[in-house]
Amino acid sequence: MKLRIDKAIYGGSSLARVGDTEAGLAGKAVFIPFTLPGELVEARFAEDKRSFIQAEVEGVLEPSLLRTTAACPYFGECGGCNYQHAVYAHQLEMKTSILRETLERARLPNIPTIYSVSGKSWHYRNRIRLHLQANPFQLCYRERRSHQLLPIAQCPIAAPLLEKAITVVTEAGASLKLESFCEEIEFFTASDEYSLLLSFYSNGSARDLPARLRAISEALQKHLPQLKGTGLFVARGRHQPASLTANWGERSLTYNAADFGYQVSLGSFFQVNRFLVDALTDLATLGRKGRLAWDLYAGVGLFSRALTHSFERVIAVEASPNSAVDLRRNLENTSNRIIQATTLDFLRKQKPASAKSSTPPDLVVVDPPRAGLGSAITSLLSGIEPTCIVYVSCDPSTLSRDLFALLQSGYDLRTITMVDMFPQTFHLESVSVLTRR
Ligand SMILES: C[S@@+](CC[C@H](N)C(=O)[O-])C[C@H]1O[C@@H](n2cnc3c(N)ncnc32)[C@H](O)[C@@H]1O
Repeated sequence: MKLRIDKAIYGGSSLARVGDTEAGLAGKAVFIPFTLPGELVEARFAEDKRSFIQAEVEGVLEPSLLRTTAACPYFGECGGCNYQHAVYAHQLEMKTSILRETLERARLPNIPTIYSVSGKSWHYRNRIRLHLQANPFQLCYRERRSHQLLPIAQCPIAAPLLEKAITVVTEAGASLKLESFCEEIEFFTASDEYSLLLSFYSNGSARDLPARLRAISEALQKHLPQLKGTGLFVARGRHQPASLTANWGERSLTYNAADFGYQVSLGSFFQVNRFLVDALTDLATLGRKGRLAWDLYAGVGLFSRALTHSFERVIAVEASPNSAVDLRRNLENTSNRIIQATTLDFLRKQKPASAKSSTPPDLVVVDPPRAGLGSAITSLLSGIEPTCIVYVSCDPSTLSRDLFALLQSGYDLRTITMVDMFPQTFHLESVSVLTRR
């Protein structure tokens, strides 16, 4: 069926509408990946869902001028990238318009102009996680919309050192019997590519794991001198989180960003785009000053550390024990407080602005996982009445929901910036600044 593409939508697909000639389906929404706004395409319906049809493109009859050739041989099959067929400037336009529409759909009033910040669009990832497959031994991502494994020999959105590590591990994997040791490997490099950490994820069924970890690590280091440390994470039960059970070499690396050398350990969170860490930190922290700042999903302290320069006191809250260890080290020698707790537990213990002895913070930075803040946190936060809230988000839907709640309870949305932390993919990061009315 021929379809004219209307616009890009969140998730990597574009939206079209079934034409009048299709009885019973006319006007129904069609989601089609690997197409661009304005294009005329020949499409095949893959699945008729209740509110939309999922389709696959069979041919592009009238290509967009903004279409380009994908750089990666796995593009289309691999579940990782969605936008390699669009020139990079168009990727940015699509993402900012998706963000704007998501905010409009949530009925947010007075949405400011959305600007975008971007860096290099290839070789930006400092962290990748791959599955293992035996006979022949290969490293794999997952196929698009499937649990099937897709063997890969390169990943052009990964830092060159990580691509080198893919080659080394692929060549050595069979002789090291890696597939009997673990199911997945995560590679993490510092931005300068001088050091590399590997995390092996296992279900714990193999024997002599610490001894094998050492032998494997030493063998790999011969071909990868940047390898500074490895860790073995074992999940004891199906739904248990994997925990670090053995390590070799160094447990952490020093990540230079935002004028500081951050300690980032095996298992700790760090922003994945090595070209945009400074810009993201500046957007969240630069030009803000005062007496007290809270950083409520602090990770290893990327924003907290920067805030210590312009606030008398910073309180950093982080739930993960791994990241909290690094957070303590990265805020050492400062008069600030680190709290290992969930944001909700922390906020429940704070006094609302209406309490006599309350001292509301001048700034609260929130950078939650995809699920966002949710109503309990937005309501506690509004009751505390910080002067300014900076919301760093990796999901436009949960962001819109939370911003709506905050705007309803006395805040104005001053600026919103799309930061393209994930070029070639549909993922989009944003930084919103709210001030109290
Ligand atoms: C998107 S990361 C941001 C980290 C940090 N702001 C940065 O830029 O590096 C979210 C962080 O929140 C932590 N986290 C997840 N759920 C949490 C919760 N309920 N309360 C506090 N921290 C949480 C995660 O461990 C992770 O370090």
